[in-house]
Amino acid sequence: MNPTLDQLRRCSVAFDIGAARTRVYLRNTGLVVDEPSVVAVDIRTGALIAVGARAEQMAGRTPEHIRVVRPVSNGTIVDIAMAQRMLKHLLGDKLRKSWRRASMVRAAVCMPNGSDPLAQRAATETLFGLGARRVELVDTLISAAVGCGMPVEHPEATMIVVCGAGTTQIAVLSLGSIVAAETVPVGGDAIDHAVVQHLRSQHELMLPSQSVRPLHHVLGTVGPTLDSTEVYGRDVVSGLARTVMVETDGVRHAMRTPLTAVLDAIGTVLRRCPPDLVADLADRGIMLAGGSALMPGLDAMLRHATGIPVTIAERPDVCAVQGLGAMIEGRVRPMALAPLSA
Ligand SMILES: Nc1ncnc2c1ncn2[C@@H]1O[C@H](COP(=O)(O)OP(=O)(O)OP(=O)(O)O)[C@@H](O)[C@H]1O
Repeated sequence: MNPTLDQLRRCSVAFDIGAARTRVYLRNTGLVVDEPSVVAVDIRTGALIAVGARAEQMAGRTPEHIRVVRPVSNGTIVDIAMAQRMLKHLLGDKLRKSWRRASMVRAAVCMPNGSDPLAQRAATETLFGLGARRVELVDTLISAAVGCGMPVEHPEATMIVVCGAGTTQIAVLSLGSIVAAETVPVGGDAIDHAVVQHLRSQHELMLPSQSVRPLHHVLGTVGPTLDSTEVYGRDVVSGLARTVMVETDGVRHAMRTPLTAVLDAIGTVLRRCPPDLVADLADRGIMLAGGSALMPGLDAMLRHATGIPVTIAERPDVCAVQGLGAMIEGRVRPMALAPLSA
């Protein structure tokens, strides 16, 4: 894990294979794939019916013989064969063209911080199956920090929180390395699940997945409110469509419950850092990345709970693969500490 910049410069393609989305960056081309990590399969024949956005649209709407599969869970490839088929389809002949030009086919891939050897092996095997001869594994926290344009090589602390679909990774970086990091199995999906469960138990309402996002904004409100909001769904008992008025305080409380694990992990990371670095963070703040950084109110909630300024990355959802792309293109200043020449 964590190869040198020289090793990365020999790679022609960068992957970020997440639980929610798969992103691929080709050297000298840019982002060529940004699609949901979803495959629809005909279980009678084993044939692929759809991949990416089309397969995601089918979820929850398929006849019995079609199964919608997610080959990645919590940042780990859990079905290597399916992940390979998905990537082959998403890439088409883009990879073949690029790899025909390269003498030795090398790929770089983001791995969640603290991923175990089995997860690393699964990522490597998946890319070997696509034709790679060598695979470099890079910590997502480093590539996301680079992709956000953070000055990670400076002797000052920078804190990044990457909130994805299944996990949130938190790190303080200085001099190009991770000083302290934590990963918690809570991301946007757990927050959405908490809202769905709240409406089910408190209002006997089943919420369609597209109705969760409009409720996210309540996360950022501070202090108790008497506001309520109209929510449309299906009655749990009768199965009929109905609309209910929901107190925003209850929804906010439900969303914040899984996020306490993220706040605890931020506290743990700060406690493990030397005081000088923590002092830097009071000025520089936290950089929020990952797709869930787009959740309105998450930044305000973190700012309020930690007392540290929070900035959302410019393209929070793609910054990890963009950072890895910058590394394979050699657009990154050396980060490792090299000995001074005498
Ligand atoms: N505009 C938005 N508003 C709210 N949530 C969003 C928005 N866009 C994306 N998300 C959430 O971001 C999450 C996906 O983030 P991201 O693409 O970083 O995941 P991933 O890298 O595939 O996941 P992981 O890092 O856990 O493997 C999903 O939970 C999704 O609901």
